[in-house]
Amino acid sequence: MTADIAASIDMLELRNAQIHLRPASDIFTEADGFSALNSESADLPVLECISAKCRAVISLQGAQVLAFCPAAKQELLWLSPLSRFRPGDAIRGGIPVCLPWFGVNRRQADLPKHGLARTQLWSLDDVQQAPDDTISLRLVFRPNSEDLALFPYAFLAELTIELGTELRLSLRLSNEGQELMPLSFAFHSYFSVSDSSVIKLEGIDGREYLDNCQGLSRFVQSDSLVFDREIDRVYEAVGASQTLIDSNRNIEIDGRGCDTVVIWNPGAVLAAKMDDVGQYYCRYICVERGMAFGDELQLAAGGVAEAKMTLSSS
Ligand SMILES: O=P(O)(O)OC[C@H]1O[C@H](O)[C@H](O)[C@@H](O)[C@@H]1O
Repeated sequence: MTADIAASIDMLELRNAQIHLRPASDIFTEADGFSALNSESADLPVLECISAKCRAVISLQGAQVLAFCPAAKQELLWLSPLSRFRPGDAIRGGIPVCLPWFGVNRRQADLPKHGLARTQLWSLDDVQQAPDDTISLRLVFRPNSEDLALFPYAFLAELTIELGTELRLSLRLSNEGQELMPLSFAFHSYFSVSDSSVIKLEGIDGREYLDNCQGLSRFVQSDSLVFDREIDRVYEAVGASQTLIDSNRNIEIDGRGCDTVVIWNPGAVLAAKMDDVGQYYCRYICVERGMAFGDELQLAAGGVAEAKMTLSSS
């Protein structure tokens, strides 16, 4: 299929599957517990994909997966009931894709947090269906002239989202300019949990981390992590996989080319000051995978960085 499919389809019929282009507020309604904020504000276009393997919702703003539920299983991702679906506002939940930098820009702190791509529209330029009925959507983003005024590096971001019984994100970032390009990024996943205070996380024990609640000082993860207050930690050069252990299921987060692990939950005190989190802070844990801090890349002219993350539950 060819470029900008989203602009030309309301509905795409595939084998045992359908993809609908819909306004976010048609899907995340007050009846489903989403706040009235949605209907007051301008809306965002989302793709709802329903197949025999899963249901997923993807926002074209930010190429952000907002929901992913494998057939006969529970939803993996958390989307805040207080989310705003206003063009240009970050959506709280799902999997924001942070690039071409993660968090606060380390060279220029007044640049937008988490990069340029999460609050802008991406183009859907390909839809494929594999023989096993897994659906792949490819979305692309290139900085516009305003972006280039902030970050003067021409690049192309291509995100392939594979929707099967697992969710796989493959990100390819190409430096299309002539200069060495500083690059950090992350898949900033928000996982739906029964209660953050009962969650265990495997795969980071014994690791060194930077504590973002203590000026990025270095510590070693000696005990199990307990989510009983604000947690904001960066583990560099970890890679491999982590497992979120909830009372009734495990979520497996596997990644390649995304070696940094960031763990974040605001806790009650900070959440109370965040108008799109509030009392719901205990319903999610962020386990983010990317290349940031000590894993930041310097991409040569014409160079390419690739990262894959696969999420599954059992
Ligand atoms: O509020 P946001 O810009 O979406 O950022 C949400 C969070 O993202 C990451 O996890 C950072 O480590 C946190 O410091 C930050 O608070």
